[in-house]
Amino acid sequence: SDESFIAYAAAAPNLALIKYWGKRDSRLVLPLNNSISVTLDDQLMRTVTMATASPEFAEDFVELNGKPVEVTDRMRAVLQSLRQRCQRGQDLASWKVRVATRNSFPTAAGLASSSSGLCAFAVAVARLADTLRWLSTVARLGSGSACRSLFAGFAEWSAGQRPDGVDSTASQLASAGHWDLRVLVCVVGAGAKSAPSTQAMARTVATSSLLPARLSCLPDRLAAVREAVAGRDFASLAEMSMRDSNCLHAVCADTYPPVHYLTDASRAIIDFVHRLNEASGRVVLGYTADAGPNVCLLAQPADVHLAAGCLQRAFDIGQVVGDLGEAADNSKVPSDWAGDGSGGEGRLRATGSNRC
Ligand SMILES: Nc1ncnc2c1ncn2[C@@H]1O[C@H](COP(=O)(O)OP(=O)(O)OP(=O)(O)O)[C@@H](O)[C@H]1O
Ligand SMILES: C[C@@](O)(CCOP(=O)(O)OP(=O)(O)O)CC(=O)O
Repeated sequence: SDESFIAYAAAAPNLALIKYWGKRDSRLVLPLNNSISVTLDDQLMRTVTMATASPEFAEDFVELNGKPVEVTDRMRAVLQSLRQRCQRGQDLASWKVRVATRNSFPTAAGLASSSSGLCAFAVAVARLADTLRWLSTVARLGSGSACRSLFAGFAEWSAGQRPDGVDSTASQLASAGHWDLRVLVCVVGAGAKSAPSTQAMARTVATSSLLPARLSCLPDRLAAVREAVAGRDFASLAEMSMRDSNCLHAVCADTYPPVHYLTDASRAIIDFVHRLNEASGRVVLGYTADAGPNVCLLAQPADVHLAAGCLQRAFDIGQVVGDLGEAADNSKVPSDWAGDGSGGEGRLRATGSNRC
């Protein structure tokens, strides 16, 4: 009708290189530590969201990939926050909202659909409300990691110190064009994860005695990643990402009862990366794994072909999907580098190369 408003937004998922794990305030979604991520190329992985407000709607409604889904408490928190800030007048603030959203990649499969999904949700509704201020706050209410997807390229989300969270915002460290990096997504399992990150990280905060050790070493690691990004130092970025991923899964194991995200297949990929790097005499790949079994590999463009070929050989993968770039020189990798061939017997279902 003449009286409805429509707004659109798009966002891409982000991959945390230094992970957010643990909140200092659950209601406001304020983290215990800064985190740094790289946002994937939105031409390849993207959420597109349309939000409509109308006085004719009886209730808020969300459709994800063509099917109605529950309007979660987090989505309600985003809607409420934006209704309070609405710049288009009280009428619109009281109207119900319909959201139709679609992901161009598997949803809830450990590929960070919540980061792009809740980011696009927040931005679309913020556009409806004509208020683009405090977007970090609004996106973070949807899902903490979503606020980093507000930016292309590298982003850092500051933990902040204030109880009201106004200093807990995301900002861009470097644009997407600053550094051409690739991500190979090793899809180990696309099923539901063993423990949702929100609950699992709360349990870590409540029970892990290793978490304080993680938090105390993060300032140095964050500084190293900022420096690696600024100087395009791949070896350093990859090493910090691998260390931080290992550290995240160590505090998960120290959580009581423990949280297990990695499977034997995930660990086989991690070991593969170390073997490949050692055999190559340089850091060809880095890895990072979030709250699920999938492992994302970081590579420089010239190494993607080499890495994909080695992955195929080690894990007996039929097909590697995606843009692999030019064939690279494999001659520098000894032919027996894959060692015992303990590859994972085809449990790796697919990999794709993705520009950041
Ligand atoms: N486009 C979207 N719009 C709104 N919500 C979405 C969208 N895509 C995903 N979500 C929400 O995110 C949930 C998936 O998040 P979940 O953490 O379980 O999976 P994920 O994709 O593996 O993300 P992550 O890797 O960040 O943990 C979905 O069940 C849905 O509630
Ligand atoms: C392991 C992580 O992916 C955890 C992401 O946690 P979420 O952002 O999904 O958690 P909530 O704020 O409770 O919604 C690391 C990261 O993305 O930094």
